[in-house]
Amino acid sequence: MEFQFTKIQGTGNDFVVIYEPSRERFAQINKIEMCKQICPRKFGIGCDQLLILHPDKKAKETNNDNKNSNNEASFEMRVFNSDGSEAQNCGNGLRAVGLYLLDREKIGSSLFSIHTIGGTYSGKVLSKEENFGMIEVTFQSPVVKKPFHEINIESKTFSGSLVNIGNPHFVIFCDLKSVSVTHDGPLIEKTFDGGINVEFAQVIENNNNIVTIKAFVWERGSGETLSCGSGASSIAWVIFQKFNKAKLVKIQMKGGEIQFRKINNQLVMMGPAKIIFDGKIKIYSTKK
Ligand SMILES: N[C@@H](CCC[C@H](N)C(=O)O)C(=O)O
Repeated sequence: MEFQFTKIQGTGNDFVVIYEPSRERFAQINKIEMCKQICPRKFGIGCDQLLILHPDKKAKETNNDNKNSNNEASFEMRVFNSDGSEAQNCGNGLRAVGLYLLDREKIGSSLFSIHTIGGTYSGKVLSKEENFGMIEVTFQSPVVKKPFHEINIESKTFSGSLVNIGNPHFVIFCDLKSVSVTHDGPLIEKTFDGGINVEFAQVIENNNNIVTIKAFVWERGSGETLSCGSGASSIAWVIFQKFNKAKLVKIQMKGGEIQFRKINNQLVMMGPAKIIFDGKIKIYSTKK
């Protein structure tokens, strides 16, 4: 079965995006096999996550132009990690598909709305120049599930907050020099049933109500990535609870910076996305 795809990255977290109008067609595909063919960097196209976009079912049933009641073009995004596991959300992916939808003229204006398993998010493409854009996405209600969680592994103590922003995160505040993302990340992840995304974060500046954080990321199902949008959002949300004067939170990760504001208990993420190339791939296994 053949699919057109577009490779897109957001602060170095890279995606293969497939727009598939037919859910029935996509249902015939073995998702684990599909990820095995697409995600590996030496044996496939190479990406951290595979994102599948469908037109939103409900919006399509009520009108033809796919718009929801806020007049935003509405879509469904499914997120598959490189190991084939399905995730509930993807922050960088939301920005990436926003750019894609505008670039491919699947939305008339810059507004879009995306359903994921973890929730529905509204977004806006703030600016776009050729294949590059700045995109804003609003998270309605991130939840700090446990403000203080501590674990001990190999005589090291890791403490921080458990956050759910559609998908689960453990935000650990630490001295970044003391951690090894690829060693500590998977060990920490394994202490949670169903795994968790792990963010190692350090406040590097707190000035004039602007808090700047440096962070490293270990993603459930994909390993170390250069950036994680839902992870950065989780860190920002914890920071807004801790520093109630904070107006802007900047999260700097290996692949770039994402900025956050808190508006009426909503978290607004702003960051870049860039389209890299397009292609066509034949997926060989359709067995479920
Ligand atoms: N890179 C993503 C998160 C992708 C899913 C995550 N690994 C999970 O399993 O929950 C982001 O930008 O948020």
